[in-house]
Amino acid sequence: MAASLQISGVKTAPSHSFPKQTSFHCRSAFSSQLHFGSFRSTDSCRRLRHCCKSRVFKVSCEGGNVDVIERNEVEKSTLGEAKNELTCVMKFGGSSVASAERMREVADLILSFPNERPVIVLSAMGKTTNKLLLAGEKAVSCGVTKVDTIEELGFIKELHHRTVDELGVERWIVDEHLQELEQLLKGIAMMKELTLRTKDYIVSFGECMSTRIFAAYLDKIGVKARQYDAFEIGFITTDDFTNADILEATYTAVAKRLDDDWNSNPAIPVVTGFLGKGWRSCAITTLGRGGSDLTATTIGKALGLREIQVWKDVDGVLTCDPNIYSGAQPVPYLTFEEAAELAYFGAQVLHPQSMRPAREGDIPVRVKNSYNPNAPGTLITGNRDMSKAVLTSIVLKRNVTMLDIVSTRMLGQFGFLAKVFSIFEDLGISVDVVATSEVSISLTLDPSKLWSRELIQQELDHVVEELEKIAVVNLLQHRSIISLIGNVQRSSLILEKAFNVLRTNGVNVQMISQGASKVNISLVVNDNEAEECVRALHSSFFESELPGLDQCGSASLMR
Ligand SMILES: Nc1ncnc2c1ncn2[C@@H]1O[C@H](COP(=O)(O)OP(=O)(O)O)[C@@H](O)[C@H]1O
Ligand SMILES: N[C@@H](CC(=O)OP(=O)(O)O)C(=O)O
Repeated sequence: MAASLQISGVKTAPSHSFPKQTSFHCRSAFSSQLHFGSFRSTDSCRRLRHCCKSRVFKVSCEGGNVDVIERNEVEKSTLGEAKNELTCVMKFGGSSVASAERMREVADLILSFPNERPVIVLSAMGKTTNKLLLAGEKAVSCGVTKVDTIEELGFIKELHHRTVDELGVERWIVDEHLQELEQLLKGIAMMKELTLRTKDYIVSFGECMSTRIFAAYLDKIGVKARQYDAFEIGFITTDDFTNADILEATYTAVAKRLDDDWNSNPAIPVVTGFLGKGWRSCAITTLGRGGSDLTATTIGKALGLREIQVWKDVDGVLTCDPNIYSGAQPVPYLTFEEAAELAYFGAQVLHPQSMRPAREGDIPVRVKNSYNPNAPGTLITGNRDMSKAVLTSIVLKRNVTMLDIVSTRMLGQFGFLAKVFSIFEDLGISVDVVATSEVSISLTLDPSKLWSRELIQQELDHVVEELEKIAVVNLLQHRSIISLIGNVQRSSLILEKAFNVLRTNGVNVQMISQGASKVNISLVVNDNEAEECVRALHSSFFESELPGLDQCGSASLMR
């Protein structure tokens, strides 16, 4: 039987026929580089579209004949059986799977979408990750014989045993992991040290257990499921333990594994969020706190799925952190750019890197509330109507260090800026917000990202020492960045309003920066006045008569 590939092309024939099982390789017509690996005639049209989208491709048929397809987008394609392929990713965070009851509700929620064949990504149950880290820290100093008395270990054992019992699945599903965890804590107690590598190993038990329990429960209620450890199915990362980056090879490896398994024996994949495998060390790595969002978007891009859903405990991305102001409202629509900026500048709701795969694959991301599935949530896409948008969200990042660096004029302006940034590069320190004049630079650093707690002061002293070779340096700690995310095309209106509020509240802004991204204005204020500022700004932008929140997106987002 011949599988056919139909392409509504601009310059080429609309239809090509290839024998089933033929392999095709996508090559860019410009660079002849292999893009996204290859696809087979038995692959779904989804995968083909993903391979070819928005590019001009040569499609070469393995075994000789070469067809050249010049087309910016493959509009319609049919390869082999395209029915019943995986459709979307559904990621559930720790709060969504915190107990047996929550797991049951999540299973019901998944089943309430009978037309979806989702890849499920899960975080560890509730606060398990924090408890695992605490247990590791306690093990360093408690002595080998006392490991079994560590309170957090007891809590984790009890939570996971209670959950399997209440769900009616077998205890052995988690017992092996719980025993291994205790052994690991004994090893830490013996060595009296907890390296970053070991921290990643410890926290991995959380996701490894939650996914095993959930997959077993789905099986028990008659939904065929298959558990996967991300580090076993191709999530290849850098070896930056506790904050690893996903490497490009991940996409093809993960797609191949999940697609192959699905095609040979369909079962809902249940994948551990947050985890990967270091490409050199081959050890378990983690993607930074909240990294399961990134796992979800990576799978979405790898498989070219229709949609990525991240299910949280709030009604979507909100106008500000609800812990600062409980009247925060859901934001109906965001662009990838706005969401990335919001996450980068501290909104805990999304992992800072998670928008990148979604943007690259142009796959919509929905942020939904697993406690309130009927709430429309937030839809994040490449573009949205910005005509009515002024401010979208206010984000607060606390405990930031600010540096005022004034040149001693030993170097010209160009040399001065270059030298300052080379010092940060050499020290491996990332800079968040920058404002410059001809002879001075003000910038903020985010210590939590790069330094272990004990090293912060030592590292900061070192930075200042280096900078003082060329400048007068003023180190200002306990500052906060308030980021105004929105339509910076209307920056004058935003600034006028914001400064009005701040002046009325007697707040002195110490630095201001408008990002080149055009979605973010950052203001630096003292830590102790920051929360009050956010509340006042929120009230002015979102609760007054004047337009604030983009009102054009109140329609229901989900079926
Ligand atoms: N702008 C914001 N919008 C929504 N939630 C926010 C925002 N800023 C902070 N949060 C916090 O983020 C939490 C959701 O993120 P997270 O804890 O990572 O969820 P999960 O563990 O379910 O993935 C919310 O409970 C809320 O307290
Ligand atoms: N369990 C990890 C990873 C994660 O993404 O969690 P959550 O989805 O609950 O934020 C953490 O706590 O960081």
